[in-house]
Amino acid sequence: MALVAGMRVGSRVLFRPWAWLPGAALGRKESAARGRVGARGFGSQRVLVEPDPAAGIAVMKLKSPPVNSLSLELLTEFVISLEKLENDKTFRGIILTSDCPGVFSAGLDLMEMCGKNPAHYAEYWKAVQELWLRLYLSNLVLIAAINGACPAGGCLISLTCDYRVLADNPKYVIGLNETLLGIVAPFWFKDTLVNTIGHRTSERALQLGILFPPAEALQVGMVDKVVPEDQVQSTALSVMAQWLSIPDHARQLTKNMMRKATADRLVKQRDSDIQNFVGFISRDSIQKSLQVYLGKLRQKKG
Ligand SMILES: CC/C=C\C/C=C\CCC/C=C/CC(=O)SCCNC(=O)CCNC(=O)[C@H](O)C(C)(C)COP(=O)(O)OP(=O)(O)OC[C@H]1O[C@@H](n2cnc3c(N)ncnc32)[C@H](O)[C@@H]1OP(=O)(O)O
Repeated sequence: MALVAGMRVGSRVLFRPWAWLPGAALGRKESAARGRVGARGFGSQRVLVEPDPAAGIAVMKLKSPPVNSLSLELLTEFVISLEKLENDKTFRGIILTSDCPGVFSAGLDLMEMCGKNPAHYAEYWKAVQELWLRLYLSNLVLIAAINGACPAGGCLISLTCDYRVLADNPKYVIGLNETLLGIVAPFWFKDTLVNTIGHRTSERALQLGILFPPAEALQVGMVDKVVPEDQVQSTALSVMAQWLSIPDHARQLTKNMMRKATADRLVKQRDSDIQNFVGFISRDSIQKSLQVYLGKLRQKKG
C-alpha cells in the first residue's frame, strides 16, 4: 500500500490529512473539513482557532498541556484546522501561537517515539511529514508568535512560517536540539533550517544542538523580531498587516518559487524517509537514549 496520502489534481498534489485516520471517521472528518469557518470560531480539543474574517486572518493556538508536545492527536487536529482555513477564501493569514504558558511547543512527543511498534512509528512519522508539508507550502501568510520555549519540532514548526516573533524571555530558547537527545534531525528539518539561517550557522547549530536564547536567535536569523512578552501578539498582528498589503497571487507564487524544491525533496522520498525513521527509532540504542532523556526531563522536577 502506498504510504503517501495524496491525490494528484493537474500538477498539484492535494494531501488528505485524514486519510491515515482510522477508517470509520474519514467521511465525517472530510465533510467537516470542507465547511466554511465563518466568524464564530472553531477548533478542536487541542487546536483553538479564533477567526477574524473581517481582517482575513485567524489566530491558531496550540493547547495541548502541559507542553504542546506533538502527539499524533495534536498533529491530526493541527492539519485539519489548517486545511479548513486554507479552503476558506476569507482567510489570507494565520498567526500561530501557544495557549500553554511558557511553552510554544516541546516538539515531537517523545512518548510517540518510545516503546511502540513499527506500524505506530510509521503512522506517526507520516503525520509529522504531513504537517510540515502543509505548513511549508501553505498559500496563507503564516506568522509565528512564539510565546514560550521552542525546541526541536516546535522550532521546525516556527521555521515553516513566513515570519517569527519571539518573546524576550531567557527561558524561551529556540533551536533544533536533536543531537542532545542522541537522535538526528532528518534532511528536511536540516533543509528548513539552512533555508532560514544559512549553511555554516546551521552546521554548528545542528551538530551542537544549540537552543538559542532570544538575543542570539535574533542575531543568527532564527527569528525575525524579539519583543517584550506582552507585545508578541500585537507585533504579530502588525507584521501580518504588512504581509497582507502584498497582492496574494504575487506573494504566493514567490513563496512557492522559494520553497517548492525543498518540499519536493521530501515529497519524492516520503516512503523511504518513513522507513529510515522507523529503522532508526526502533534501534535499541536510540530507544535507550530517548528513555534516558525522558528520565532527565522527569528528574528535573524532583
Ligand atoms: C539517519 C537518521 C534517519 C532518520 C532520523 C529520523 C528521525 C529522528 C529525529 C526525530 C526528530 C525529533 C524532533 C523532536 O522534536 S524530539 C523532542 C525534543 N524536545 C525536547 O527536547 C524538549 C523537551 N522538553 C523540555 O525541554 C521542557 O519540557 C520544556 C522546556 C519544553 C518545558 O519545560 P517545563 O519545565 O515547562 O516542563 P517540564 O516539566 O519539562 O515538562 C512537563 C511534562 O511534559 C513532559 N515533556 C516535555 N517535553 C516532552 C516531549 N517532547 N514529549 C513528551 N513529553 C514531554 C515532561 O516529561 C513532563 O512530564 P511529567 O514529568 O509531568 O510526566
